[in-house]
Amino acid sequence: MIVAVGKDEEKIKESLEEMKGLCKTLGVEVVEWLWQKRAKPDPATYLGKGKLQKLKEVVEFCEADLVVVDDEITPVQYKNMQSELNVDVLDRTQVILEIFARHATSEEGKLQVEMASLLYELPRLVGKGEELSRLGGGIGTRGPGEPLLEVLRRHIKNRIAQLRKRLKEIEQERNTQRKQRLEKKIPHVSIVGYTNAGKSTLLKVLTDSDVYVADKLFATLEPVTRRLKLKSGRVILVSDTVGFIRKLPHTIVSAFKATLEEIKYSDVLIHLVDASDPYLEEKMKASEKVLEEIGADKIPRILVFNKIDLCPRERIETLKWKYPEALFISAEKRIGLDQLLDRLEEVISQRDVQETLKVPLEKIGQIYALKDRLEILNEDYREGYALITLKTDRETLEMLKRKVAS
Ligand SMILES: Nc1nc2c(ncn2[C@@H]2O[C@H](COP(=O)(O)OP(=O)(O)OP(=O)(O)O)[C@@H](O)[C@H]2O)c(=O)[nH]1
Ligand SMILES: [Mg+2]
Repeated sequence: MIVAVGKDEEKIKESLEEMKGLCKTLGVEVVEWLWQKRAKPDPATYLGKGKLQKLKEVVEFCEADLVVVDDEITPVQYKNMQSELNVDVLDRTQVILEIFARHATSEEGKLQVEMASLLYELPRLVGKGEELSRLGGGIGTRGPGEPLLEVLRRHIKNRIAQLRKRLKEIEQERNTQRKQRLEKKIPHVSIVGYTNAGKSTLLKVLTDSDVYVADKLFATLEPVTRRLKLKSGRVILVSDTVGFIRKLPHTIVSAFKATLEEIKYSDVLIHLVDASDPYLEEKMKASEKVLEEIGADKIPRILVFNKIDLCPRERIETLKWKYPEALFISAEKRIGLDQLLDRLEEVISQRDVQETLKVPLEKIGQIYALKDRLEILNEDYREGYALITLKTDRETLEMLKRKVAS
């Protein structure tokens, strides 16, 4: 059973569709769903009283054993719904957290998920404290339940502090790696976009490597980076990223900050969009918003529509008309990858400068040692020296000039 409340019917339906996908990812079978058109959820029961009764009937009729709310609900709403319906209740944040928990494999991923869960739990302990107090039959200002709540709260806070410290250490390790990468000046491209757009598939086919792909939401929690050699011989790094989603719970954004922020250090972004998705515009906006939030909205971006093998021709024509700068590919069927590689090369080389260097023959090796980072356009050998025309980024050029200067 899924329930939702909102003003705009279209939006609710769209979001419900997505929640069905999230439930499927968790292996939960959705038997029925229901929504209520109202300006705001009821503060006590989320749905209005009448609708909640209706929900109860449907739950009983369908013998549902779980109700999923497509929103983050308050502890009070949670408690009231649960006791009224007599079945388990999960909200949107918990569903996403559960998916994250199942998909995390690395130490960092697991710690981030634990952190997000604790951040979610902490403000919700209050409601539980009241329960504990009442159970203890406490009267006055300090019920017998209260100290227990304090113990629990302190415990959670300590654990959060521990997690924060360890995550900071991991981040520092990553900073060192990133610094090395920046020093080596290897261009870094990140594939970003809504969950299930095909980001991992694209990384896999571009780099001919083994990357986890699945028809699930949030299949990727730990970004993978692979080397890719472009046609000119230049080597770049390509990263897969955690998928974006609407209403990404705040606790998750904060716990996954480090992972998301990696995107900020890319030279180019590939914004991948599932062209066959009826709600792609909403999802593009949601991705846009996350990019802004993490400060990655100024990075040069290539808009790429994926899964064109699933689209009728008219749909692609409409998209082409609407987004004339976009590229159209099918990662799975390997359609359009050449154009994407060309565009990547183009965007990366836009940062490049072209120059002809006079290089003494005994120093030619210096140039070839760096061939991963530059493109040689022309070589003209003369007596004792060569005129080499090359294209590379400014820093590499400066370094080369120093090296070959006699
Ligand atoms: N038909 C078709 N399916 C595709 C294409 N590209 C990817 N898929 C499928 O789409 C699903 C999601 O692909 P992933 O590569 O895991 O997507 P993702 O963007 O990495 O997803 P998350 O990691 O969950 O954010 C898989 O079932 C893929 O096989 C394509 O070009 N055509
Ligand atoms: Mg993925």
